[in-house]
Amino acid sequence: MPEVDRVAANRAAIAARRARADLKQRLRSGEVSPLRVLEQSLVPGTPAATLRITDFLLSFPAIGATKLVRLLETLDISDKKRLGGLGKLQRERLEGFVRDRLGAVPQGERPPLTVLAGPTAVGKGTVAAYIRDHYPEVRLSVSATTRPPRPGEVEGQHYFFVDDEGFDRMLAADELLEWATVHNKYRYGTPRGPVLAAGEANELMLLEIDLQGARQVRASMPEARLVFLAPPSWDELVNRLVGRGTEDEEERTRRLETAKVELASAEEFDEIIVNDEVPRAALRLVELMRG
Ligand SMILES: Nc1nc2c(ncn2[C@@H]2O[C@H](COP(=O)(O)OP(=O)(O)O)[C@@H](O)[C@H]2O)c(=O)[nH]1
Ligand SMILES: Nc1ncnc2c1ncn2[C@@H]1O[C@H](COP(=O)(O)OP(=O)(O)O)[C@@H](O)[C@H]1O
Repeated sequence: MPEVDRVAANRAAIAARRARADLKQRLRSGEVSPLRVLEQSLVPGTPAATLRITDFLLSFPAIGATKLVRLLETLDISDKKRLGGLGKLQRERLEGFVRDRLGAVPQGERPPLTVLAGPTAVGKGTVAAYIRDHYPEVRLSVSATTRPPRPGEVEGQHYFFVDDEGFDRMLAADELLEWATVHNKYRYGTPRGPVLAAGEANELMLLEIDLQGARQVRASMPEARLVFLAPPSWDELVNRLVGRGTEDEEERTRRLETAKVELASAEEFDEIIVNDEVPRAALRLVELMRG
């Protein structure tokens, strides 16, 4: 290729990349609707047509790397595809997915975030995990913690694992919406950015945090909905704590003392859900969130 043409081609490629980056940004900020982008992508050569399916899907606040893989499998679309290169059926499935998501989250009707709290071992983690696996429209906040990872826990999926200095830095930079020392041991906090982003995009956002954190959220975001997860009975709560087998006798006694105080705080919450069966409790919570 003559030098002049090569320079022109380079320039065009750079301009196209810029246009795509700009489109991604506008998608993420909600400035342009994903449906509009899909429509534009029918026109060959447009930034929308050359946008990667992965970038398109990742622009939805509730979709991260893990969900992306599952979603592409469901839609039967290769991660190499660009929007302009989708087959007819792929495009239909993708459009259906986008419409479902937009339909599931009508603008401005619900509180921007829901906090799930409750006593130790009531099943907060279990219900939150069930929601993560079964209700992809709900985005779960990933907390930062100074607790070391347990086997099988994934950085950025279960928690952001940081040391004490890292946590101090986040506090100094005002990056946490709330934080608390839980069970007198480790510090846990909710990164502010994703909560705000979800609010702006009107995504359903769930925070599974302790009671101290729930109170801080109430103070700083009075419009948040606070849900208390309650055990069917005191004996069942003790059974769950013992059955989980993650604490020794002394720690269990200490946690149960705290649990008594926490149960008494249920009335501070907007809603109480009894965690009798996990799928039922999860469904009730999601229905509340959907409004
Ligand atoms: N305040 C606050 N509490 C959190 C946060 N993330 C988790 N927690 C609470 O920390 C506690 C301990 O969680 P975890 O270390 O996963 O242990 P486990 O729940 O005892 O299995 C639970 O009560 C969580 O609700 C957070 O970002 N802020
Ligand atoms: N609805 C339920 N019925 C029976 N067992 C449950 C239920 N929900 C949770 N569990 C069990 O109770 C224990 C504590 O649950 P977990 O989610 O760790 O509690 P939390 O996060 O509130 O401390 C776990 O062993 C879990 O499998």
